[in-house]
Parts: sequence; structure tokens; C-alpha cells
Amino acid sequence: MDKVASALTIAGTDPSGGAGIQADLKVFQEQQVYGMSVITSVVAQNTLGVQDVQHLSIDFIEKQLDAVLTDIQPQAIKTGMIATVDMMKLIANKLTNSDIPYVIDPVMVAKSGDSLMDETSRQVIRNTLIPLATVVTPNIPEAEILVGFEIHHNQDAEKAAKVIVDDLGAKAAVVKGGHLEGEAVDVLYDGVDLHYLKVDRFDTKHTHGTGCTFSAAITAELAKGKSVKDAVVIGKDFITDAIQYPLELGNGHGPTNHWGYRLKGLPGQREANK
Ligand SMILES: Nc1ncnc2c1ncn2[C@@H]1O[C@H](COP(=O)(O)OP(=O)(O)O)[C@@H](O)[C@H]1O
Ligand SMILES: Cc1ncc(COP(=O)(O)OP(=O)(O)O)c(N)n1
Repeated sequence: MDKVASALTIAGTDPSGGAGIQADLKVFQEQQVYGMSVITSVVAQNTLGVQDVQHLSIDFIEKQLDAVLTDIQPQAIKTGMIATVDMMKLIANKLTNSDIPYVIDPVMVAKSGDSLMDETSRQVIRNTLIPLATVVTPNIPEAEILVGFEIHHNQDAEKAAKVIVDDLGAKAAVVKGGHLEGEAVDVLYDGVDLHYLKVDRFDTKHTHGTGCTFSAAITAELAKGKSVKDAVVIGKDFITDAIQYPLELGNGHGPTNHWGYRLKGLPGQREANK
């Protein structure tokens, strides 16, 4: 293995830097993991919403994947915005029989309400990519689509995490509670045990890219060789700090602070970033 851990994100872009490829690479860098990226779709978006999307051709996505995978072997891979069935089939082909830890953030809809995955793909991801996953990290609406029932409280989230592992074939699932009321509770099921990751909810509108940031932090830790549970616990700390110390950027849902965790224990900077 190379001396430095490396991770690959396969996803769409966010020119405003809070979500997608840009967020993933910032997180990898913060976690001291060498970051690489394959772009699936170029998205015109900002903190207010998505203005337009252009998907790259399957042929060109494949060329990017081959360029990376034949040269620098990542120790973990993450997928984010995979908008079409053909993209899913291509990635499934490349990752079948691979033993590289694989994190799926099954991105379907942005916080602004704009769709990032077509309707057919929302059903197809279940059979193509989910069975290959080391960890799947759906938010509540995404988990509802994957499992086919509504999620209103933590017990429903537990049930959904179990279905994603026991019925859909992922090795582990974290159903994120950002969209529920009360504490921000995520439910991790690893095929054996259930774990609750709880933090007080911060009263903030700066939550653009929370899901991307969380799943990228988990990917970085898996690349370093951490267990799924340890990677998810560290990822939760990372996203909590990123939400806690907002940057107050943009006119809508601003980005999280990808260096937020560095401000812990530095009271002067902590105050300055409140
Ligand atoms: N206001 C908040 N305060 C604290 N944690 C939050 C808040 N909103 C989301 N989170 C956490 O951020 C992570 C991403 O969750 P979520 O926002 O549900 O994902 P997504 O961005 O995919 O919709 C989860 O760990 C969730 O618990
Ligand atoms: C290119 C791209 N990928 C994913 C998202 C969604 O990111 P997420 O972390 O779920 O945060 P919100 O956008 O929902 O705030 C995205 N917007 N763009």
C-alpha cells in the first residue's frame, strides 16, 4: 500500500463549494487523505438552489475512472450524485469484485428541493449500487425511497437501516436524522449492532452540503483503515463541528465550515466564528 491514504469521490460539482466534489475534496484534505475525483455531472448551483445541470457522457466518465484506477489505487471510494441509470451501471461494473471500501451517499434531492437524480434511477440504485456498499448514508427522504415506507421517528429509522442492510445487501447503513425534529440523531446499523449518534440540533440555516461533508469524512477514515463504526463516529464529530462554526456565506443555505473541527479548543477563533 502507498504510504499516504488516498480516497476517490465520484460525484457532481458545486461551483459554490459547499457540496459535491468540491466539498468532498476539502474534507479529504482536512482529514489528511489524498483526494481524487471523477465528475459525473456539472451542476450550476449555489446556496440558493440548482440553476442547471449537464451530465457528462458515460464514455467520458469511464475514461476518468480508468485514468485514476489504473494509476493511483484509492483506499476508499465514495459516490454522491449519480444521476442516471447508465452512470449507475458503469460504476457498478467498475466496483463489482473490488474490495475497496465503498461509501454511497444516495443523493436524490438538494436541500433547495431541486432534483439531482432522475425518477427511474431512484428505484434502480437499490439493485445496482447499494449491494456493493460498505456504508450507505441516506437522509430521511432518501431512506424512505430506498425502503418504501415513511420515517417519522428514530424507531422507523432503525427499521430502515436494517432493511438497507438485511434486505438490500449493504454491509452497513447510517440513516441521518437531519430532517427529523429534535436532536440530530443518526442511526447506524452494521449488520450486528445498532448505534445511535446523537448531538443537540444547532439552530442554523447553514446546512448546504451536510450530507456530502459527513459521507466524505466517513470515506476518509475508512481510507485510513478505520472500522465502519469508528469512521462513522469520527465523521459525525467532523460534520457536527462543521455545522457548529458556520462561515455565514451566501444568500441562502450557506456551506458548512470544513475546518470547523480545527477550531475546537481555540477559544479566540471559536468566538470569531460564531
Ligand atoms: N441543524 C443541525 N444540527 C446538528 N446536526 C445536524 C443538523 N442538520 C443536520 N445535521 C447532521 O448533519 C448530517 C447530515 O444530515 P442531513 O442534513 O440529514 O443530510 P443531507 O444533507 O443528506 O440532507 C447528519 O449527521 C445530521 O444529523
Ligand atoms: C453535486 C451535488 N451533490 C450533492 C448535493 C447534495 O448535497 P447534500 O450534502 O445533501 O446537501 P444539500 O445540497 O442537500 O444541502 C448537491 N447539492 N450537489
